[in-house]
Amino acid sequence: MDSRYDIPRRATGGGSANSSPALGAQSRRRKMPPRPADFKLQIIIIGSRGVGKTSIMERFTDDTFCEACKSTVGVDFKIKTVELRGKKIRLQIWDTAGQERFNSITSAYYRGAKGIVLVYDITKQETFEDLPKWMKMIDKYASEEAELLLVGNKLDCETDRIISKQQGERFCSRISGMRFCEASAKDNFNVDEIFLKLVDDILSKRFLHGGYTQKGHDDNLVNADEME
Ligand SMILES: Nc1nc2c(ncn2[C@@H]2O[C@H](COP(=O)(O)OP(=O)(O)OP(=O)(O)O)[C@@H](O)[C@H]2O)c(=O)[nH]1
Repeated sequence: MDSRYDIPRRATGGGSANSSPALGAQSRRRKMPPRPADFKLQIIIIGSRGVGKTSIMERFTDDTFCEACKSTVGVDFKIKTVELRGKKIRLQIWDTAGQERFNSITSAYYRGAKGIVLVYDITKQETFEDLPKWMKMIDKYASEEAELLLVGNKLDCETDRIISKQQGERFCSRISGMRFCEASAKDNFNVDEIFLKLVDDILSKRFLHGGYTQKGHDDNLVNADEME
């Protein structure tokens, strides 16, 4: 592997419609506000232009795919709540512009992220060659605690593949704590897994380091104030 890739990484009830007398109570229950989230987490998606960052986010949050979406300007975000380990987690997902001219804007969003999804396009050599540049951005701007996931997107374009799965795995193995997967936003392959795995890793780390289990209360990973 090219020495450019030797990038140092710091340590790393609903009721049925019957005439039961309980129906009134059920409909009253339905009007109750939803249980608030136990945790709030920020995840950022980075990577070169056109690799599919917006598509991955939108597939996950809205289950949609756009064949010709506009390039992101600066940053955008979407919210999705997931349940994991019996906890409700409100994810704020930041989608960043891949164009270098927005780096000064996007870099401000790295610090608060507990999870970082770094994406390349398996059909575009240059997006893979750009990875060390993105790792430098992570090292410079992100928290040392952030969980990292490398994603080779556009797996549906197997016939146009330029970057092998082994190349992705090899790059990833050089970075402490980083995980790897291939996905397709278009075919909805491995997209939920990207986010659920990342959140699970973030929560595991929290448990391991004596997060709320030892304290015995729900200690938000991110303050509500930081979310809006
Ligand atoms: N075949 C295929 N095309 C995809 C996939 N994901 C995204 N695309 C296409 O790739 C193009 C770029 O997708 P975007 O999601 O806008 O990429 P981006 O990384 O957000 O781009 P920037 O905002 O410019 O940084 C669009 O035409 C998408 O339809 C995928 O999994 N498979």
